[in-house]
Amino acid sequence: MIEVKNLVKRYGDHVAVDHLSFTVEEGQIYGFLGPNGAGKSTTMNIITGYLGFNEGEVLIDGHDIVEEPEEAKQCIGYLPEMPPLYFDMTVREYLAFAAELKKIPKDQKNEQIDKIMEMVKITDMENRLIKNLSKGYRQRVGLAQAVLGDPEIIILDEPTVGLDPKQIIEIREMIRNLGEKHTVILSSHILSEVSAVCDYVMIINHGKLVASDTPDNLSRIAVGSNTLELTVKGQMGTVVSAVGMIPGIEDVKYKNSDEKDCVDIIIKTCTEVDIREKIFYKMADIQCPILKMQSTSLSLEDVFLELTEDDHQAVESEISAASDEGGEDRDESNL
Ligand SMILES: Nc1ncnc2c1ncn2[C@@H]1O[C@H](COP(=O)(O)OP(=O)(O)OP(=O)(O)O)[C@@H](O)[C@H]1O
Repeated sequence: MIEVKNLVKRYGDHVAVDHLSFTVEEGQIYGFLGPNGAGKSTTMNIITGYLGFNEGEVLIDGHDIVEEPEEAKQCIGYLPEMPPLYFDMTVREYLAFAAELKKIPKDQKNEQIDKIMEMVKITDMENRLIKNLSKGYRQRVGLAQAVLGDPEIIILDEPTVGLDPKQIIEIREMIRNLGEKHTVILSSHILSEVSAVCDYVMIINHGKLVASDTPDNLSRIAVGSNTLELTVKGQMGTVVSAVGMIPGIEDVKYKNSDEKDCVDIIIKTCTEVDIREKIFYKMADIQCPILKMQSTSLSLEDVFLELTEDDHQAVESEISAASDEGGEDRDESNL
């Protein structure tokens, strides 16, 4: 189990991790999702003991990463964004070297290496120099190094970056298999990746946690919000006061349309509320013809994009409101 409490990491004046708190429970696959520069690598480097921090606390299986680094690190296998490979070693030489660093007893070393090479399907390459391997195979060697010693927790930083689609599918399959016996945390800036592999998703932006839930619940939140896009012919003031009288609207934005004498309106409602007829009759009342009315649902992709835009605060509260409403369905055990 990993507990991160109020973690802060500054690089000079820049706050890369901003009071981040989360808990990772045993035996699940967690996705750490966020755009480039969100603070994913920094957080992973802190959890794995590679990087210090300014404030907060990190406990790995109850061991404080600062006070008891050896005990804490023993629980973790780490594949950083740039796997620490030695290009002039063969695959087996490198894994033997990694086994020594991890203090795996000599009599268990070869057996463990054989087993792990089989697991990540690199046995055929055991005598090949790492510099002569493809990127996909190098990533598997990095993965083997992380799994060596059978740590409880495996942390993978952007494990599929730079791989071709076939290699991505293979690595994802390996991660799913790892999840059967280990707690896995992987970072990614690709939404489809985390929703395909992870039991739980933590979305991070500007070093802060902006949402965390199962992919299903996040999708449900996404589906729980509807957007209506309208173009109405009429004066801004008349349209604004008429729309303001329609019940069931959660959020509304107006702007002058590119079309002459028209107003563009974006209205958000929750899914149970369908206000299209009400809008139709209200606009007819004030004699403002509707030139366009289009209904769209937010996808999980949209939720991610909105959450990771600079003005994500509004959506954040929207998400927590929606989550509270659907509280009975939520799996809180992982929060
Ligand atoms: N050594 C450093 N010195 C100064 N700033 C840094 C350093 N390392 C990271 N940063 C900054 O901290 C922020 C978080 O970076 P981090 O690498 O953790 O993000 P990330 O989410 O992993 O992104 P990426 O997917 O691009 O690696 C970024 O703004 C980055 O520029």
